[in-house]
Parts: sequence; C-alpha cells; structure tokens
Amino acid sequence: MSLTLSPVPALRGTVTVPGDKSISHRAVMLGALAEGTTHITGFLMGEDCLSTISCFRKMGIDIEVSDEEVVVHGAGLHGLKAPTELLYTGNSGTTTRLLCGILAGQPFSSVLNGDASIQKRPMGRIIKPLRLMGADIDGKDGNLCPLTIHPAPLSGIRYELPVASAQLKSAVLLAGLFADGQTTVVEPAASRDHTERMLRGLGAKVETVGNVITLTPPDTLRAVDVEVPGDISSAAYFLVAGLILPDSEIIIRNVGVNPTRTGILDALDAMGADIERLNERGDVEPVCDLRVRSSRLHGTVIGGDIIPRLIDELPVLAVAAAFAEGETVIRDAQELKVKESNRIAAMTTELSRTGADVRETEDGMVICGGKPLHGADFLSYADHRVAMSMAVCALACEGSSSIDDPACVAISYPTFFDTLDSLKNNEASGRRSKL
Ligand SMILES: O=C(O)C1=C[C@@H](OP(=O)(O)O)[C@@H](O)[C@H](O)C1
Ligand SMILES: C=C(OP(=O)(O)O)C(=O)O
Repeated sequence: MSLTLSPVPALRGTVTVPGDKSISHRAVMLGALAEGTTHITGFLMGEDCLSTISCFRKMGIDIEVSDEEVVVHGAGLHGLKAPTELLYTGNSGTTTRLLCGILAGQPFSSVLNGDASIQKRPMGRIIKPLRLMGADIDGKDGNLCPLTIHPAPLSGIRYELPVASAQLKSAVLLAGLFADGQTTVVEPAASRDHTERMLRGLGAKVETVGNVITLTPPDTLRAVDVEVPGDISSAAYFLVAGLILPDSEIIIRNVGVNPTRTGILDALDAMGADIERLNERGDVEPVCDLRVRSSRLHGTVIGGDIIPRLIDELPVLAVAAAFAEGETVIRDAQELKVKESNRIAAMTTELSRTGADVRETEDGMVICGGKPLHGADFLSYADHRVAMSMAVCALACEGSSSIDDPACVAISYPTFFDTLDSLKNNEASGRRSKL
C-alpha cells in the first residue's frame, strides 16, 4: 500500500535511531562462534538482521530475542551444526557474503539463497578469494545465489580486493578464522572495519597497517557483550531532512561515528552543513550525539576514497544535492549499481520526477540543485534506502507525494515513519514563546 507524504516546514526534536545494521549482524555471527554468552543491547530488529539470526538458529545456535536484548549462546569456533535446510538470507547482502566466509570453513555442506534482489547481486567477488583459500564453493553461473558450499581445508592467503567492500573483506577474514596460516587482505580504500574491531575485542589477533589487514587464526574467541550504537546510515535521513527543511533543529542521540562510516558528515560539511558532534564517547566503537540545524547547502564533489565511507548514504546525499545551490558530482560510485536496486538509476529516475536536474553517469550522478521541486508519485524499487531518501525529499517538495512500497523500510529501519512523524509539528521554541 502506498503512503502519501505532505511537505512540512520544519522538523524539530530529539530522536534515537535503531542499532547499527553492520554491527548487529557481526555481533550475532561472532557471538555464535565465541565461547560463552553474548548479550547484545541496541540490536537492530530489522529484517536483514533477523535473517542472520534465523540462519544461525538453523545451525544449532540458541539465540534468545527480547525487547531488551538479544542473547547468543556461543558454540565456539567449531560448534556450528549442519543445517537441515537451506539457509535463507532474505534481502541481506551482508548476511549472504559474511556467512559464506564462515560456511567455507565448516565440516558440513550448506546451501544459501536469498530473495529476488539477492539473486541478482554479484557473489563471484567472494567465490574467487574463498576458492583461492581452498574452499569448495559454487554459485549459479559462477556468480550468483544460490551458493553451495562443501567441506574443504582452507589455507590463509594474501588477497588484494578488487573493490573496497567490507562484505568482501569480512568474508575473507571470517574464512581466515578456519584457515591454516595467516590471512591478509589489502583494500583499495578503507571500508567499514567493524569485523576487525569486534574480532580484536573477542581476543583474535588482527593487525591493520594502512589498508593491509592481517588475521592470525585464533584457537578460540571469547564472548564479549556488545552495545550496538545507533546506525549513522539511519541517522543520515534526519541529518539531510534537518538541513534542507528551513527552521529545523534535530538532535540524534547515540550515533555510531566509527571513522570508516562518517563520510556522510565530511560530505555534508563540504556542502556547508551545520552539524555538531556532542558528548563524544565509546571505546570499541566511537559514539556521539549529532545536532543538525537547517543550512544553506552548496554543491560539492563526492568521489575517491570517501565513497566506501558513505556508500549507503549516497541516495540521501543525492537528495541533499538536489536542494543545494549549484552542481554536485558523485563519482567512483559504481558499487551503487549492485545494491538492493541499481541506486544510481533509481535515484536519477525518482529525483527527476520532482523536476530536479539530475544526470546519470557511468559511475555516479551529476545534480544541479537549488530550484524549487514538486511532489510526485515515487517508486522505491523494493529498496529501503531509496524509499527513505524519497520520503525525505517529499517533505521538502511543493505539493504532496506518494511512496509505492513504504513497508520496505523494515529491512533496516522498521520504525522510520513513526520517528519522522514524531519530529513534525514541534514548533521552534522561539516561536512557541511568542504564542
Ligand atoms: O559490511 C557491511 O556490513 C556492509 C557493507 C557495505 O556493502 P559492500 O561491502 O558490498 O560495499 C554496505 O553497503 C552494506 O550495507 C553493509
Ligand atoms: C546495501 C545494503 O545492505 P546489504 O548489502 O547488506 O543488503 C544496505 O543496507 O544499503
């Protein structure tokens, strides 16, 4: 069922966003492989992370889910059991690719598959290095799901990643847990390093020198409780909405600001955004509160090494660019074509419906922003990030808009529209005092 959205003059108030998706996945996966019990607070109850829980339950891991926490009863590095059915990864690329790395090192066979979107996403990128390690893994046409994995001894390798992908890096490192000898990955640019941080926290030796990461296979991993910070990828929608809607001020509490994830803050800063970091804290994963105030944005160039640091935020950055004065160029972002949808094509098409001047390029988009945009009937392509980005856009357009499949936001942010509603109709305190 489609959702109608009307423009709003401002968003004001304080919100928290759900837990980080990447960290939630990893907390379950590594908790399952650890000795002892892992208590996870702030876990993201989004469909993607629930897919990860479901796969590990099928391998005999006892996982308790309550409103307060997720408790993973670890089985140790060699404690997973052969699944009796296919491992279904839903819409989640992270589940599919990271799980493959783990399955490559198991003494049992497994098959994994996901939804229609997952069945189109490239898996050759993980099959290749896992085979170099000795894995017996194959996919449909060598590149697609379903993936079939049979037991085989693994050896450590040194592998230069052809793309800056944390999923690829993590798949190789997780297989490296079961390999004979060290595993080294070399990244073309730094991608999110949650796997490395969590592995270190659980006692594994993981060394990072520049973009070269080396894992020494541990004898065991020791369970450690995980407090998942809010997801900066979810905070991004409120950052951009707060910037482009005049007279807005939003505080987003408890947001993870791992430097491998804060490209969005750097890009928005270059566009003239007023965003402050408050109460910086955290150890394994740095956290802060973010305060955003409406700002007059201008165009910028987003490309090169920053791309993996803001890859999931590019759709909503394209919305910011459509409301910024002048030209924004997004380049080196070919990876956007192989996400839940082709996000370059999707965002170009959807932004164009508003009258925005947007052009698709080989590896990104060129957006000439700053003119008034009008509401339209938007398509989400069953892609949560496109749906949330166009919802933000709709708030700043003239006239009403609709989104065809608002329910798809449940992949990463089930309560997105409720939180958005909570920020509407909160008058500026200055104005309220005049009433
Ligand atoms: O490792 C992760 O948790 C993720 C890595 C990124 O994918 P790639 O590694 O394919 O760039 C990102 O787009 C995804 O949402 C989560
Ligand atoms: C690309 C994404 O996730 P995944 O690759 O895990 O499906 C995303 O959440 O934007």
